[in-house]
Amino acid sequence: MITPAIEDRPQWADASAGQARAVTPGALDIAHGVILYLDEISVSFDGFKALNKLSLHIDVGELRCIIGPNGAGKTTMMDVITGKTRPDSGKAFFGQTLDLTRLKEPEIAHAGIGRKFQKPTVFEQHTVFENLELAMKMDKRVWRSLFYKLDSEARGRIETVMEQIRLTAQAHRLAGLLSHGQKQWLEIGMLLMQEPRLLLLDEPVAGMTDDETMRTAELFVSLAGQHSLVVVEHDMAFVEKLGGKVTVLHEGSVLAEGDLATVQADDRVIEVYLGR
Ligand SMILES: Nc1ncnc2c1ncn2[C@@H]1O[C@H](COP(=O)(O)OP(=O)(O)OP(=O)(O)O)[C@@H](O)[C@H]1O
Repeated sequence: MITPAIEDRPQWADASAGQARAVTPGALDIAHGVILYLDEISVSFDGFKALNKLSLHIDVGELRCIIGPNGAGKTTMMDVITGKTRPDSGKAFFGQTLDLTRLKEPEIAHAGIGRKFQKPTVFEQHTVFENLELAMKMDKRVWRSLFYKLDSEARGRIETVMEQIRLTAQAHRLAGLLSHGQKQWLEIGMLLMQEPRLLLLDEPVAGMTDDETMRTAELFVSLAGQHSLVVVEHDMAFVEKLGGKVTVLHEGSVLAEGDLATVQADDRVIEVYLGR
């Protein structure tokens, strides 16, 4: 088995690292309809404020796009949510009760936050089906039942995910032979095998063809509702196709929020993107 370099490992891999499990999936309190709260989060690097009292919340089942110029703090925000970066101040909660600033990265992944980095990291020497199977086996919750053979429930889950990511026809193709877009979908499928409540997707359509980009938008729209999605993206045609609420970050805080047409007509947003 080829193991991606540690730096590039997707979060589902870390979720299986065998670390202490302080969090039980399903224990998430979303009674108020909010899955993620960030409240006045600040992060400084050598005195420079990458996040400056950033506050936002994501509703259960929402599909949210985060846009903003280079250096606005988008990646840093994702890093705070996944526990990779600790804020200097502010609160970050998953549901009502899980304090993300106190949990370790594997605990956060296990609690139901999946992150997809820009570069696809799939096991190229394995088939699509095997990649999804491996992603599920990495999840210790189902390890025992999968140790000897794949039971029919697990097989059914893999088949459902293959349909969602439109790779059923490629089930027995080696992942290394897939197009860039198909590799991205496969990695999203690997995240889905872990049944995340919240998916964080960092520039998911970078390098995709126009057709792949539009299919990815359809996939995300279909995942919303059952999952909550936070998508960082620069491609405005894609953001428009997603159709959800858009948050514009600038200098580490929220500059504007609303549907794409509204934020694009906002003078402050125009100035930030075009004014310098
Ligand atoms: N580890 C770090 N050390 C020092 N500075 C950092 C670090 N991480 C981020 N920064 C700085 O913080 C600011 C915000 O960076 P961040 O990567 O979050 O922005 P971004 O909105 O994701 O930008 P991009 O669209 O270019 O990816 C930038 O000025 C960046 O140089």
